[in-house]
Amino acid sequence: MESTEGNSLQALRQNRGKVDSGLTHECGVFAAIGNESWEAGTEIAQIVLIGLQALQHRGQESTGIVTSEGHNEFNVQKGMGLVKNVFTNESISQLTGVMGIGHTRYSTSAKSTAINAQPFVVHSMHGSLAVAHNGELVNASTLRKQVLDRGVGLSTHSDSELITQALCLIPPDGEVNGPDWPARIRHLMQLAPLSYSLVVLLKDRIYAVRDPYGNRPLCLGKILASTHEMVNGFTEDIVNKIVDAEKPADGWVVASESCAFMKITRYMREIKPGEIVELTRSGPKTIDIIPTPAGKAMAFCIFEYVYFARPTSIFEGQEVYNARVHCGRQLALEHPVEADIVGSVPESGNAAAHGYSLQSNIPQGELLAKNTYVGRTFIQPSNRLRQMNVALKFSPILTNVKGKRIILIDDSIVRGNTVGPIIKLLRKSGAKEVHIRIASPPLKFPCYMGINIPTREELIANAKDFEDIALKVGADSLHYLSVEGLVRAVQKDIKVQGRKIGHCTACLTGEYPGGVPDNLDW
Ligand SMILES: O=P(O)(O)OC[C@H]1O[C@H](OP(=O)(O)OP(=O)(O)O)[C@H](O)[C@@H]1O
Ligand SMILES: NC(=O)CC[C@H](N)C(=O)O
Ligand code: SF4
Ligand SMILES: [Mg+2]
Repeated sequence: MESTEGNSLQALRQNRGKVDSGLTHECGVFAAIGNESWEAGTEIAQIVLIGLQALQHRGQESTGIVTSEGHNEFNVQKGMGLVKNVFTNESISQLTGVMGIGHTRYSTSAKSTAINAQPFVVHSMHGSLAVAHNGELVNASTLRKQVLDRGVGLSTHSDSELITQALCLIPPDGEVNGPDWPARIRHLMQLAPLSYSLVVLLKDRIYAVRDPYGNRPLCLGKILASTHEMVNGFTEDIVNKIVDAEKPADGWVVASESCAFMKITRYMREIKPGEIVELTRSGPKTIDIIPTPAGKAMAFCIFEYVYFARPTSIFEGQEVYNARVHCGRQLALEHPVEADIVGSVPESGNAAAHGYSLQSNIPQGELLAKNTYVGRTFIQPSNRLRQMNVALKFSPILTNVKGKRIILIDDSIVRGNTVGPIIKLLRKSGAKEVHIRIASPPLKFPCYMGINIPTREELIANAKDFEDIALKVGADSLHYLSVEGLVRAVQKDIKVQGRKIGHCTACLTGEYPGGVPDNLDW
């Protein structure tokens, strides 16, 4: 049991994983279910495992998989660390089943410890229930009181455990013949409209649920029919044509991002904001679509496009890379400058640099080589060590840097710990001019919806001397994309039918789509 001292949001967030630079991600959820002829074994767990590896960028603190063989007892394996370190052949062999769910975690609401690793499993009156959650409940403290008032005990401070327990509550209209899971999910969505994408495992089905604002992403795919194997030996194109035909699937998958669907699984569609999808062994079925409270606008996280998601993922009918290129083009329109070369801070600045180059007709080239084996920049006690971290992470490519007027693109500046040392590095390597262009507006406000954006004080855009930041970091000029420009670039190629488009920009504007948390003490 965790300490219950200090229940304000700040107290609860104190023990979250801390890094020196960047935005730490959110979480990744994945689910897989075999069709009626699928035989119980470890193949479902293997599919979930591959999905989680593809979602590793969304959370690296802990991971877990839960499978069901159709009985009340689930098979559970969870642990601290990366997917490749937590799961072994031995642990996967314990995960037999015909359906399962999995999670990669970056903590937002409770400590990064094994007890808070997901999926959460509880045993209810009607059998076991497991939940994997990406997001953060804005009204967690009110919901917590409501659940505790109903006589339910909670063993952690995690809002994901809270969701799991809230799903065990009998809905207000009661139940006639056993548990009415869709009614329970609707009840949860009324109690807590923001923010979550969930996969919920029961003994014989899975529910995929996206909050009414559509704040966090979620999509549906299928496990390709085994025709795939029969056509081995043909070229990939022919295989694709055959499996794409409307053949019955061998099963279905759900994931935070479509980058998790590979080779044997294929993207079908996005799960709509507010949608509840029931996946049984005969296929997926939409049970309901819950509207936002008081007809409020949709609020899909715009930072999924800017930074979080893999460039190959598909949101709202467009590839993330495409939206990033538009951001770069828009940035070139808003802040042109004469230069010899456009380059990026790898890796998530790459697509925006491509867009800037296309729009400005200034050639694009690599300015920095990234050492892929250096992970995050962990908290360092001094500036000197922080700069060493950056030097370890990036090396200048002299051919493109020496004697050149450079435009350096990055997707975002958070604490400002990356950009300053990089400029120094480029100057030392002979750059004539360094112009920084940022493909998102200044980050000014914390996020309460599943992302670890630091406190206001830590965000460099809130520094007193922010106007002089270009001088401070040693750039010849530094400009950001406007909020309007970002929204325009992201929304340019969106293709969704039958619903309004809307994005959360709260960390840029301070306009929170569902209000601020009810236990905020500042
Ligand atoms: O202002 P700061 O606090 O220093 O953080 C900003 C940097 O952090 C992120 O990159 P990250 O290192 O996470 O890696 P990526 O671009 O390769 O995804 C972001 O893309 C910026 O480059
Ligand atoms: N980043 C997330 O989506 C976190 C999910 C959940 N709030 C947790 O802390 O486990
Ligand atoms: S506040 Fe920013 S990071 Fe958080 S959901 Fe909104 S856009 Fe995304
Ligand atoms: Mg970066």
